[in-house]
Amino acid sequence: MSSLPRIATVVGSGTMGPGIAATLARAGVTVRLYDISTEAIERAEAAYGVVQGVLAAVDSPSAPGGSVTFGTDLDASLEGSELIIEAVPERLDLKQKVLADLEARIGDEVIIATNTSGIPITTMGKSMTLPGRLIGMHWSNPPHLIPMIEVIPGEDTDPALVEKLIGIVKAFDYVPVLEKEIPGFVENRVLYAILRECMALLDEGIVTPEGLDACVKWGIGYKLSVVGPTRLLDMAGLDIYQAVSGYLNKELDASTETPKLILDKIAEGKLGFKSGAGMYEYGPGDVDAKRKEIITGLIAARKTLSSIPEV
Ligand SMILES: NC(=O)c1ccc[n+]([C@@H]2O[C@H](COP(=O)([O-])OP(=O)(O)OC[C@H]3O[C@@H](n4cnc5c(N)ncnc54)[C@H](O)[C@@H]3O)[C@@H](O)[C@H]2O)c1
Ligand SMILES: Cc1ncc(CO)c(C(=O)O)c1O
Repeated sequence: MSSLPRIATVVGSGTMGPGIAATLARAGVTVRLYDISTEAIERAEAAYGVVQGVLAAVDSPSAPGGSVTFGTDLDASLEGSELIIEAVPERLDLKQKVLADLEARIGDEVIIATNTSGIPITTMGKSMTLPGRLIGMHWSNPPHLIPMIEVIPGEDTDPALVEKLIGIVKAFDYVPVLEKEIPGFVENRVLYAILRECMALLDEGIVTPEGLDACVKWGIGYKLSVVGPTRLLDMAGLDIYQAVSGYLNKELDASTETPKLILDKIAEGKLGFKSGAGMYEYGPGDVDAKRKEIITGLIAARKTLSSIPEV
């Protein structure tokens, strides 16, 4: 029997919701995508069409029977649902309110998974009557293309739920990574360690943004997409790591605040693709073109990476 739920509800249809919903639907799940905002639901319906095309392009396994419906009626969206995935904005107060509200509307057997990027699950569960049913399920963006999900139990999470969620993730052909609870979880801790050093290098004028992107993409990203950091150490030699880390670790940026470079950009209204300028400037049509290039690149890279052995 499949470990997948028959019906699932995704709460929050912003950047992440449509891709999450589409991935589950393609595996055969009946998915209800809910948002508090009508505009968000309209955008999500348009995004879903694009995401379906991407899933077909990566030849993601397709099971019959799945579907996504869109709505702003919460009770209708929760009807019969066995798994709820919370994907509302990353604010503890909002998430706690949403979780308490969801719980008041569902049966005790329903699982709630949160897509938080790093808020501790135990803290989020403090607003709940049954925190044992809450578990972290951190998808990576874009969720329909990155086939890895961090699974994070909180202190109160029912241990049986951990195995159940791992089974669900495997059933739609994603790689589950079980982690102990820690702020930021593993993926974002590693990413933010990289980004902190990158921002310091830019701030100090050591390299241009174009140079930084080329260096990290080819020197680090390309290699790490084939061999993970642990095996990379075996490839490089632990003695080499000892020699380099001995003089380099103390030189690395250790600041604890958001870099001034970023704060200055934000003060100018430069937020990235969403505002038409960010680390780079974009002319008319450039953002759409870049988005397309990124998706095309991710599709090609995923196909290639899926066809080579795990090393
Ligand atoms: N964007 C990313 O790259 C990314 C990656 C991994 C995890 N996440 C996490 O996923 C979650 C969602 O992120 P996002 O980028 O999709 O956010 P988003 O802001 O794009 O979308 C959130 C959606 O939630 C809706 N919403 C707000 N209050 C709601 C409520 N009470 N009930 C239902 N819907 C409500 C909003 O209208 C919006 O459409 C966050 O916890 C975020 O940290 C984001
Ligand atoms: C910079 C950055 N911050 C947070 C997230 C979401 O967890 C991501 C992402 O791509 O998933 C990101 O790039």
